[in-house]
Amino acid sequence: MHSVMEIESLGKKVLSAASTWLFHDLNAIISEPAMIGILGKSGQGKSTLLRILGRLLPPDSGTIRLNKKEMTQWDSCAWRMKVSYVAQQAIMLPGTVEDNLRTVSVLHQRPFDQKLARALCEQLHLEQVDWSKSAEQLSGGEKQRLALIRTLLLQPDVLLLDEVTASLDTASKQAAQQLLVDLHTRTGTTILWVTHDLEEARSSCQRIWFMADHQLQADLPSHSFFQSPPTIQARDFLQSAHAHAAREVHS
Ligand SMILES: Nc1ncnc2c1ncn2[C@@H]1O[C@H](COP(=O)(O)OP(=O)(O)OP(=O)(O)O)[C@@H](O)[C@H]1O
Repeated sequence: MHSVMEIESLGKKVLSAASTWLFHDLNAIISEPAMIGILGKSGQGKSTLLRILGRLLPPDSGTIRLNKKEMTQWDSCAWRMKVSYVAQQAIMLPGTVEDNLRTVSVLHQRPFDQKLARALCEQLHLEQVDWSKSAEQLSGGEKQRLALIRTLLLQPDVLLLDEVTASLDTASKQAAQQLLVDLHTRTGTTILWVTHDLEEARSSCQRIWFMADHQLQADLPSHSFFQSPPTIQARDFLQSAHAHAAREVHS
């Protein structure tokens, strides 16, 4: 059977108290390319999970297999080319917008695909941005989109997104969501997407992972999770998120 990624008994301890688990015994199989929304209250370890999957942090227990091969059997650079993480706070590399766009090809000694870079900039409404401008001068939302494009140019098999649309205005957010759904449909890129925007998860993702009580409490098709949240924590989480969204609308 084909398998994109298998996560087995994965655990991470809380830094400050080495005997306490942030999460433990996390098991999941991604047997075919998918878009998976990762939901849960703040502090459940969603970002930490993504960083472990992206090999930016070591787990304290368990294993991860990519294409049936254990993480430890992979060269870390080869892993990061296939499984790429886009952080919540976009980090710009020193230099211009173009320097940032070219990073991937420089790092991995590949030709720079200028046509693809231009097309991605256009899709994310960055076509007006001057590539010779210092990347540090971009707005927060522009930096976030540039960081996403930089990673997309790597064309990873698995894309790890950490609240990448949180700092975007509505139009840019919708453009990013559309681009990611199209990317998944066109190329079969698997996308693991941490978001606090339930509508984003519902409309873009086929599957939901819900983290609570130091565990992956649910791994369900998106419609099942939203229609029949499987645990008390999931019900409470959806209720409080809906109440928060309603307050935002009326404020
Ligand atoms: N390297 C690490 N090892 C263990 N715990 C960490 C590490 N880095 C951060 N933490 C802690 O893990 C906890 C969960 O953080 P994390 O950012 O993963 O949660 P989250 O579910 O993504 O939260 P949010 O939704 O607020 O972004 C925090 O208390 C954080 O201090």
